[in-house]
Amino acid sequence: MALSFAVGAYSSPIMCKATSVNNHSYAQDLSYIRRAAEISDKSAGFTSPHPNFGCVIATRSGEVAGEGYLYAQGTKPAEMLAVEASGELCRGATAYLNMEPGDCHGDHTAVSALVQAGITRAVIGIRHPLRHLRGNAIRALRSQGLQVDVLGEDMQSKIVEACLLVNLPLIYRAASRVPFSVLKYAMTLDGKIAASSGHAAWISSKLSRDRVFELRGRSDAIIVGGNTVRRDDPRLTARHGGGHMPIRIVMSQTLDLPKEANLWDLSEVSTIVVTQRGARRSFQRFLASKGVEVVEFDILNPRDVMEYFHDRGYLSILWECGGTLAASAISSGVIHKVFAFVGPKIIGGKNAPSPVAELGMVEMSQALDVIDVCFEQIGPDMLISGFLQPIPDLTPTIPSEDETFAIDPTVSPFESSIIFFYKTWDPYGAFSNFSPHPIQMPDEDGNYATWSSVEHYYQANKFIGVSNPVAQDCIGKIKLAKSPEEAARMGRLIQRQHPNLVRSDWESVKIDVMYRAVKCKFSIYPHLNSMLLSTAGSVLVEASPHDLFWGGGREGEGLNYLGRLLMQLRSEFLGESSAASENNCSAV
Ligand SMILES: NC(=O)C1=CN([C@@H]2O[C@H](COP(=O)(O)OP(=O)(O)OC[C@H]3O[C@@H](n4cnc5c(N)ncnc54)[C@H](OP(=O)(O)O)[C@@H]3O)[C@@H](O)[C@H]2O)C=CC1
Ligand SMILES: Nc1c(N[C@@H]2O[C@H](COP(=O)(O)O)[C@@H](O)[C@H]2O)[nH]c(=O)[nH]c1=O
Repeated sequence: MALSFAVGAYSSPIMCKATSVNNHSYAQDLSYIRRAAEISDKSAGFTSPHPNFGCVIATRSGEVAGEGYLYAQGTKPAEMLAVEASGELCRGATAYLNMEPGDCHGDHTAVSALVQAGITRAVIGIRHPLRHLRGNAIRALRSQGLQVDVLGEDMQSKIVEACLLVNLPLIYRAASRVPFSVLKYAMTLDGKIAASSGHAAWISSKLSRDRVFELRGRSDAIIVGGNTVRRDDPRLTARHGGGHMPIRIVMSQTLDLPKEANLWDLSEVSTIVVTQRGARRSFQRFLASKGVEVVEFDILNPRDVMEYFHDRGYLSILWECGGTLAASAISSGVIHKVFAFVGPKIIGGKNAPSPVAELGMVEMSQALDVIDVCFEQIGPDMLISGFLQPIPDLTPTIPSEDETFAIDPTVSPFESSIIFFYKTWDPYGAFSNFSPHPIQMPDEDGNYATWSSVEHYYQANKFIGVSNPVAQDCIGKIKLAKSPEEAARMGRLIQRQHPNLVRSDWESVKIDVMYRAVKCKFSIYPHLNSMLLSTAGSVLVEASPHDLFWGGGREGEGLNYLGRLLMQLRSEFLGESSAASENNCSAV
């Protein structure tokens, strides 16, 4: 498949080709699907781990009535925003969606928005790549009488490619069960990523480095090896203004890392250090005192690390390491794409490092082919990009997690009587506090207020009742956070940086705060209530590998308080417990 589209995160803007059209409406379909793909890309990075969704509504006469795109996980679906923007013009109109909506909570929010607005036709770029979601929304729309045309089923068009490109991380991730991984490096014309001394600042131009900030902003995390930390003391932030800020990950076996490093400054974003089990415990304690999370692996290798971050819900990772770790990552088969910035400089030096160290190959016939190569000039530099692995074929359908476990039980550490939930797009993702279900909760004076999600309410509660006006300000800001992630980030950051703003009884009341919020959510949404009751007999575990209080941890070491609360509620709803406490909420 030739990848030469101007749309999407991972394409090159100089190779765009015109699409041939047969008649007006066909041309219109293509052009609006392309537009839906384009706008879906606007929030790249922010939607993760959800895919990018865009929706364009066009009237019968072919005018654009309104548009919308998913801003972040847990915010209003693109379809709902487009319907709101179009108003009455929705009646009899066509909705263009780059991808079939996920509708992962069984509440069909996107579908019902289109149906209720009076849309009569939906054109969809590609069906959802995940089997547990695939076809659901299309069936639901058709059952409501809409005509649904799926371009991805009907033709092999460039526009379908545009829809694929914009959600490449999801597609690769679903097929390979590791996050979509991009190796990026800057090298001189003679193939060096640093001088023999190790000095590397800078090979590529400022324009190219600005482009790197954009690439960072599209990624969930940036990863480097220990040596790059020692040598470069990088910041690894996305400094292009207002974009998504990826987590920083350091892979170090020895933990022989400096005590002073930009990556231990967490004021902008957090850092995770992955290491070998038992490595330098004293340094691990030092990192923990700085707030840096340390994760130990029995044997530190790129595949295990990527599988781990897959399980944590990461969609895409940018590798900005040197050649040593890059070679190890390529050998492990976890790198999907390469971005090589070539600066018109020659540095020489027989010991100067190159982008990829030893791969053990001895003949050119063994060389890895980079496919679907794009060339783009950026200022004085050339950016060459291409894929090390082809785009996964969506047919046959990428199996769901359950099916994968059934095919190969060794990939699942889970038992069948346990239901794990974590990310909102999982089959039981509605159990997550990030699920987009607003709740109404009473304040200290008994007045009800709407909170966009359980997470918003929970995070804001950390600061309730504190007399300091700054705490009141924090509550207001968290309430207005655009997504549950943002609310969580704000709440955790303020708690870490300003512990004096946290209510003194927080540790003793937080379970009750969560209980009331979750109880409200499962009381007012009947389909969530049914989903919870349908799990009777199963243990519920929040599969968060890092939250050892609310989640179950990586190896079951977590306390799983969220899972416990849900099981308690389930039992109360089933009438098995006489200890049901008062329902302190009202319908939204
Ligand atoms: N121009 C460019 O784009 C870039 C240039 N550079 C330059 O490259 C040089 C550093 O290159 P390099 O030494 O290759 O640095 P890397 O970033 O590849 O770091 C290598 C280190 O990664 C850690 N590591 C952990 N697990 C593995 C594994 N399974 N396989 C391999 N490494 C692992 C080890 O850290 P530990 O020793 O702590 O255990 C190892 O020493 C510097 O001069 C830097 O300036 C770096 C990045 C990009
Ligand atoms: N030298 C070099 C790069 N090096 C990469 O950038 C990191 C520094 O990032 P930061 O501290 O955020 O500016 C560094 O550790 C290495 O991973 N990148 C490039 O685009 N061009 C360059 O010429």
